[in-house]
Amino acid sequence: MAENGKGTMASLGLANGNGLKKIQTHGNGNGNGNGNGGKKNGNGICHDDSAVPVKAQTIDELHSLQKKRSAPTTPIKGSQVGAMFATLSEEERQKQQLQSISASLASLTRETGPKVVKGDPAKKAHPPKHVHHHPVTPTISVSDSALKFTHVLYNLSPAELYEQAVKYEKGSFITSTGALATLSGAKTGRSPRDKRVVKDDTTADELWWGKGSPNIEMDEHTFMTNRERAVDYLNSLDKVFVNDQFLNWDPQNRIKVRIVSARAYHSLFMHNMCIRPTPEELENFGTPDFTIYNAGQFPCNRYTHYMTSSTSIDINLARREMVILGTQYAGEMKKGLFSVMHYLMPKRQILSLHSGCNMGKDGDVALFFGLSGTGKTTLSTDHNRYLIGDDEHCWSDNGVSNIEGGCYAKCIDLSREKEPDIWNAIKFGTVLENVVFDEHTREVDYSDKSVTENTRAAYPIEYIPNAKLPCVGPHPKNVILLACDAFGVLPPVSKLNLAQTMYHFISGYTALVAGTVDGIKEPTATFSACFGAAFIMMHPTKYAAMLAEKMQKYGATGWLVNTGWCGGRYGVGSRIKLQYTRKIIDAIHSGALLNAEYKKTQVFGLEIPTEVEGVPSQILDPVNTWPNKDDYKETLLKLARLFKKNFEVFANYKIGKDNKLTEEILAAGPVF
Ligand SMILES: Nc1ncnc2c1ncn2[C@@H]1O[C@H](COP(=O)(O)OP(=O)(O)OP(=O)(O)O)[C@@H](O)[C@H]1O
Ligand SMILES: O=C([O-])CC(=O)C(=O)O
Ligand SMILES: [Ca+2]
Ligand SMILES: [Mn+2]
Repeated sequence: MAENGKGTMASLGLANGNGLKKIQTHGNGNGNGNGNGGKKNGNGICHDDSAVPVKAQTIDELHSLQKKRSAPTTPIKGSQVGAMFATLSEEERQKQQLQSISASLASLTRETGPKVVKGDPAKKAHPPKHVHHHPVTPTISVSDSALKFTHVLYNLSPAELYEQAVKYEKGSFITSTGALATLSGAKTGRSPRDKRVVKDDTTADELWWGKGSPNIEMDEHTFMTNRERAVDYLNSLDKVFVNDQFLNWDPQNRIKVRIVSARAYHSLFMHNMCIRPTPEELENFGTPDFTIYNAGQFPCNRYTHYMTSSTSIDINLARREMVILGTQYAGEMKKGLFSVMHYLMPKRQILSLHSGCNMGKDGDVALFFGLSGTGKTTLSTDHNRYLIGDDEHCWSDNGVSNIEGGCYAKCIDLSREKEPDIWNAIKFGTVLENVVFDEHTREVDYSDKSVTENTRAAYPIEYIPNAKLPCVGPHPKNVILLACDAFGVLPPVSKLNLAQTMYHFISGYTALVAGTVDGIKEPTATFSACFGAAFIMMHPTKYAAMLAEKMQKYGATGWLVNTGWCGGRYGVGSRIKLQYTRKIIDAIHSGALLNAEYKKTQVFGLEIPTEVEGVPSQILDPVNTWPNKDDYKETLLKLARLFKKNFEVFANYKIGKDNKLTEEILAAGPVF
């Protein structure tokens, strides 16, 4: 690739190393951009451009010369699918597409759906070419909403979405590196307490309900009430954005998703985060498998049954629909779809994982589990390895596949030096959420938390130079569990046996400290089963059993890596240097740690190496770094008690069919 790139540069006369174009002294006038704006002929004499007049009589004609028609509206030629659809005219295809979108947007209770028409309502010069009336004939009385048009902006390109955002959405700006800075509104993170799942005869049995479960029930009727509310809101707008895209790079298990939203920000976010269809795939998209209605800023009605706030994120698995009311935080769409995958995939014996994933030059794959902020994105984005994905994966009999087409990196305190690949991915096309920038230079200040600490960048995975495309890989060799332990008692790295891996996977521990200005706060432990309890749909032991089976079958090794505090607890020590964590991860990948010398820790019984290349040995056992050993022991026991207490609810469950493993897992926790 690189060779080709150079060849092309040379043939274009771009050969000088700094990428600047050489001034041509010969040739017949391919002289655009040669500095003086003029054009040289063979004699090197400059002529004025006006010698070749533009073929336009009016400004409008001139503008029309600027643009040519492109995919996805171009008819397919040559391909097999093309042959099948060859009888369909372009017009017919457009009509079918609109029919499908109109059906998505139809009210299910009123007399008729909206008239949908393609294109930007701002361009009113010509009457709409394709108008689609919803097929139901009005019977009783026609409401005003049925008389208006809803313009559909269908799978717009990033450039088109930038224009929409900058023109119509407050808080949208282009940053100095070309990213689109946006505001997500009042919500700058997900609202897990406002998530609802429809409980019907099927899901009542299949899903995990009750204490500890993320699934808070709602009934079908309430879902329909909220759906109607979202659809009515969307139809009341001049225009809506529609994205038709895919999830899961495994071609056999690809899911078609449609996202209907009110903001260009949402459309660009999903463009980046889901898998982008080729023009051919889009032509033949057909009916989506799952649809999101994102009404964003429009709230739910708090008088509606089951609603406890004006925000509601509702999933209906039977209808294959999700409704979002009262939050504009785009991560709800990403993680809502992830929840859906946590239902659909295990039904096909495929394990869905809240993990990052990368692959070495020799094809060795590593998974990185961990709760938010523990380092999945940071550590899977590794310049020496191929990135398969940073957050959501599937593990099937064929190996691993990324669910998404993009990455969602935390940006707080982002530095070019420590995370160069993420830094460089923040360019044209990337959505930057809730960052603060200089009003004149538009340079982003990544240390500024004025809007939120959860600042984020969403970019297509190919913005990372060594992304593995397609995003699939063989069976994992290493399973790395990340915990950010603000108590500072877990070792920076330990090797786990299978039972310990399962124990820590089911526990899903991390401890973070809420940002505070006034002094030191106690860290709070978070336990989130499967390192993502907010997104799983079935009981944690179901996923755990699948993970154990796969790790056993393919001989993967488990590791626990503490990316949190070192040298004492929060307020005394500091977060372990990213540089050291990277060295630890390198030693796991290379196999060096597998054969290192180990000793066992007290209480948690973790195997810790005595040496890791590039890491000061004394930090490998946290007891060394605490000046007061009693303090250390006390804190260690405190954490151990929290683990024990959290695990109580799982003590009565069997992991898969293996009684022996279940017992081993129960015994793999802290002993004190
Ligand atoms: N030793 C370390 N290891 C990993 N990350 C570190 C370390 N020290 C500091 N960090 C910072 O911690 C953050 C880790 O966030 P990251 O985006 O990787 O989380 P994540 O696990 O992907 O979470 P989410 O699921 O919310 O996307 C980054 O901002 C990174 O710079
Ligand atoms: O979903 C989000 O907002 C961010 C994320 O990746 C997580 O919390 O795991
Ligand atoms: Ca991440
Ligand atoms: Mn995540």
